[in-house]
Amino acid sequence: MSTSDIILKVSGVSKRFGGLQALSDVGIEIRRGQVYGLIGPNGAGKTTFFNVITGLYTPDSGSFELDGKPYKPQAVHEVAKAGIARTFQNIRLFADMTAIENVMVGRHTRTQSGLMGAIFRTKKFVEEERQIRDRAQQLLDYVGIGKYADYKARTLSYGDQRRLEIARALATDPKLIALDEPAAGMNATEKVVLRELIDRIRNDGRTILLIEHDVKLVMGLCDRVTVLDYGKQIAEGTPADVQRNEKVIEAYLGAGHKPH
Ligand SMILES: Nc1ncnc2c1ncn2[C@@H]1O[C@H](COP(=O)(O)OP(=O)(O)OP(=O)(O)O)[C@@H](O)[C@H]1O
Repeated sequence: MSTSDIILKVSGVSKRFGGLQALSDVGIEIRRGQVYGLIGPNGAGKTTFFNVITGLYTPDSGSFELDGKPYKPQAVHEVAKAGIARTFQNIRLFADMTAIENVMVGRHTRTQSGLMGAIFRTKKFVEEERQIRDRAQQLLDYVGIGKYADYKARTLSYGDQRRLEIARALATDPKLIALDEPAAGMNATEKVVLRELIDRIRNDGRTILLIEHDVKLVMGLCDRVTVLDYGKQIAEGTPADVQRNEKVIEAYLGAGHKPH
C-alpha cells in the first residue's frame, strides 16, 4: 500500500499534567476507509489522545499529518478546517435548536455568501440556505432520524442525540470522523443500530477513529486497534491480535483497573 493510503499519521505524542504522564510517545497510522479503535482501561489516556489530535489539548511533543499534509492541532477550528470532525463523550448539541438546525450549523462552516448575504438575504444566500437544509435532511435520513428533523435536540432519546451528533460531524465532509464513546449509555438494541451505522459510514468511503468502552463493539467493528495503558501504547494490531496479547489481558484484568 502507498503512503497516500494513510489518512492520519500521528507520532511521538506525549502529554503531562503536572506530575502525571498522561501520554508517553504514542503514535498511530490510520489508513483510508478503516475503522480504527482506541481502547484501554479507565484513565489510560484515550480521551487525552483524542483531545490532542482534535486541538483541545496542546501536546508536549508530537507530529501530525492528515491526508499527507502536516497539520498543527493547536485550535479546534483549525483541526476542523484540516478535515477532522468529532463527537464528544458528553453530548454537545445545541439543545434548544431543532435536529436539522444542529446539522445545518455543521454545514455553515462551509458557506460562501457570508454575513452580508445573510443580512440582505441575497439570491445566492437563499439558494445556499436551501441547499444546506436539503443536505442536512439527507444526513438526518442517513443516520436514521430524518423524521425528527423539526424536534428540538433535547427532546430526542439519548441514542438519537448521539446519531444527531454523528450527522452534524458528517456535515463538514470530514476526511476523518472521530467518535468519542458513541455507544455510551446506549441499550443493546441501540448499539446494534449504531454498529450498522458506523459500518455504513465506513462502506461509504469514510475513515473513522473510535474510542469505545464496549470491547465487543470495538472487536466487531474495527480493522485495527491501539491499546493504551497508563499513557503507554501496549499493543497495536488487528482485534484478534490484541485480544491475545498478554499485556492487554494483564492491563484489563490487572489490579487497580475496573474491567469493562
Ligand atoms: N485536564 C486534565 N488535567 C489533569 N489531569 C488530567 C486531565 N485530563 C486527563 N487527566 C488525567 O490523565 C489521565 C488520562 O485520562 P483520560 O481521560 O485521557 O483517560 P481515558 O483513557 O480517556 O479514561 P476513561 O476511560 O475513564 O475515559 C487520567 O489519570 C486523568 O485523571
